[in-house]
Amino acid sequence: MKLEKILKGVDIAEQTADTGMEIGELKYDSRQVQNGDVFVAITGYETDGHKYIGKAIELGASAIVLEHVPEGGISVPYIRVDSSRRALAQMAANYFDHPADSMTMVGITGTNGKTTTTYLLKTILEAQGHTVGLIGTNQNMIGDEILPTERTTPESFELHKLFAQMRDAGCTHVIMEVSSHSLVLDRVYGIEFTVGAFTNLTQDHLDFHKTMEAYRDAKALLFHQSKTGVTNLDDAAGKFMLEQKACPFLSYGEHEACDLRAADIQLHADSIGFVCESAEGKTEVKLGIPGQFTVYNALCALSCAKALGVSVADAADALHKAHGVKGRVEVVPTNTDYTVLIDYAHSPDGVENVLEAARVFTKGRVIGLFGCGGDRDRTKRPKMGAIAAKLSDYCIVTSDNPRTEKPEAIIEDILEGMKDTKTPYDVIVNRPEAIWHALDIAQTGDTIVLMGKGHETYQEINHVKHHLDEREVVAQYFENKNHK
Ligand SMILES: CC(=O)N[C@H]1[C@@H](OP(=O)(O)OP(=O)(O)OC[C@H]2O[C@@H](n3ccc(=O)[nH]c3=O)[C@H](O)[C@@H]2O)O[C@H](CO)[C@@H](O)[C@@H]1O[C@H](C)C(=O)N[C@@H](C)C(=O)N[C@H](CCC(=O)O)C(=O)O
Ligand SMILES: Nc1ncnc2c1ncn2[C@@H]1O[C@H](COP(=O)(O)OP(=O)(O)OP(=O)(O)O)[C@@H](O)[C@H]1O
Ligand SMILES: N[C@H](CCC[C@H](N)C(=O)O)C(=O)O
Ligand SMILES: [Mg+2]
Repeated sequence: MKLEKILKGVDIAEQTADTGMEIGELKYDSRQVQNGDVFVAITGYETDGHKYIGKAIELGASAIVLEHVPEGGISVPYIRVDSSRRALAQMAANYFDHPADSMTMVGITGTNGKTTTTYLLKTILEAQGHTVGLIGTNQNMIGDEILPTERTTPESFELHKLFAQMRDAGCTHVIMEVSSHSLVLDRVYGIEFTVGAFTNLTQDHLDFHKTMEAYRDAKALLFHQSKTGVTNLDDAAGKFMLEQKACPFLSYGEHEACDLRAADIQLHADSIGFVCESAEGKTEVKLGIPGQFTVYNALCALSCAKALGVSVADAADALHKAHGVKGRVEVVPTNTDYTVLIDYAHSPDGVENVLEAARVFTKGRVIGLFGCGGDRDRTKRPKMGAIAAKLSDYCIVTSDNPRTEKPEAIIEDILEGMKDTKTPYDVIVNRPEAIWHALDIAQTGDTIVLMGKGHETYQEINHVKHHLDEREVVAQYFENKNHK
């Protein structure tokens, strides 16, 4: 590929490269560079890509995209830009021939509910006969094919590469989770979303965004690159999105004059039901995932579908057949007279919602088991502790991806929020042992809610992911018990 093709549309401040030159691939990590590649130096949070320009040249980089020229200059041509992240996103789109432009793009943002909503919408669009690509926390998908992922929203280069795979596989639609990190870090820069949707805003990721306002503003960026917005009017930040008037909106909720409104809500042990009132009239909606929040995820998916031209009736019909999502209020088979749930609640709001959902159908005690992630927002820890203690009858505090922090120190932060609780609790640092303890104490009618890991099948400690699948931990408990 010629350099000029890959640089099309990039905002260039200065360049010394001959744009007619042939280049290899596009790389933003010096360790991946091969002969002839263009290396994009990114100023990061952990380190600075500009420090590795020499290394990239040693490995054969033929041109460098950079924000500032290192002292002493460099021995290969360079292209200086104001923002390397934006340049990378534009160049990635060029490199893969703008795959996003030939598909209908849907982006979903918000603190909770993104993953669940993307799956619901995928089900709806597939029922319309579309081939759908999905990008998100659990996995990426092309139709039924599963592609593993490391991130909720990948880096721009990987994103456009995925879009190209999806386009080549005949996808007509892409539904993706758009994390606040990805909006701030320009991973989705330049993508035009046919529909951008907002679920809700509650505390998370303050290690990165610092304030709730900055976090909200990051989410709001999505609507500056969306043709139509979908927003939750029962959420204060959802109203804020609408008020910014960055694009026309379709609204959903329970209490306000929303375009799609849920009435007559029914919460069951394994499902929800409601009547969706819209310009189309009243439509019965039933979905086999429990929890009040499922009503919102269903409304969000129905609204996105509506914005894409699918009638509420057709969309609701498809939702009747929708499956649950791995690790989201997932029931673990145990063959006992108590219930074990695996859920991805990892914020104060998520914990509150899933414990309230469990309360609705639990006849005995709600036993809440959780930890908090290391190297993530520390201020959410005591809040998660307080809310878990308030809404559980028994708590087990354990570990959840300590990463580079000491698990005991994370637990100390959680316990700060549980100082005054009367709810009995145990601290068991080792998560499998904690789960076995929960199973040991469970009685008839209880519900054990395993929070935070969801679909994850690992425990990340000091950059190493150790295998840990909660489904297997539960199964092993019963195998052991039967052999005793
Ligand atoms: C805060 C954050 O999101 N950071 C991301 C960001 O890192 P960064 O800009 O700080 O990069 P850095 O490590 O300082 O390195 C700077 C540059 O030097 C390069 N480098 C580095 C070393 C070297 O030897 N050579 C070299 O060229 C790096 O490739 C990079 O381009 O860009 C990197 C490259 O894409 C990402 O790997 C990294 O994600 C980190 C690992 C991360 O954990 N991100 C999480 C928090 C995240 O993004 N989460 C969201 C939401 C989660 C959810 O709620 O679902 C997500 O979308 O997944
Ligand atoms: N609409 C919602 N409102 C509040 N809580 C929700 C909602 N939907 C799901 N939850 C709770 O939040 C957890 C995470 O849900 P989900 O994975 O769908 O969200 P997400 O936005 O994709 O999260 P992440 O930011 O980690 O990707 C669920 O396991 C559940 O406990
Ligand atoms: N994807 C989110 C949630 C992870 C949930 C929990 N398992 C944790 O590690 O905190 C994150 O990386 O912050
Ligand atoms: Mg997600």
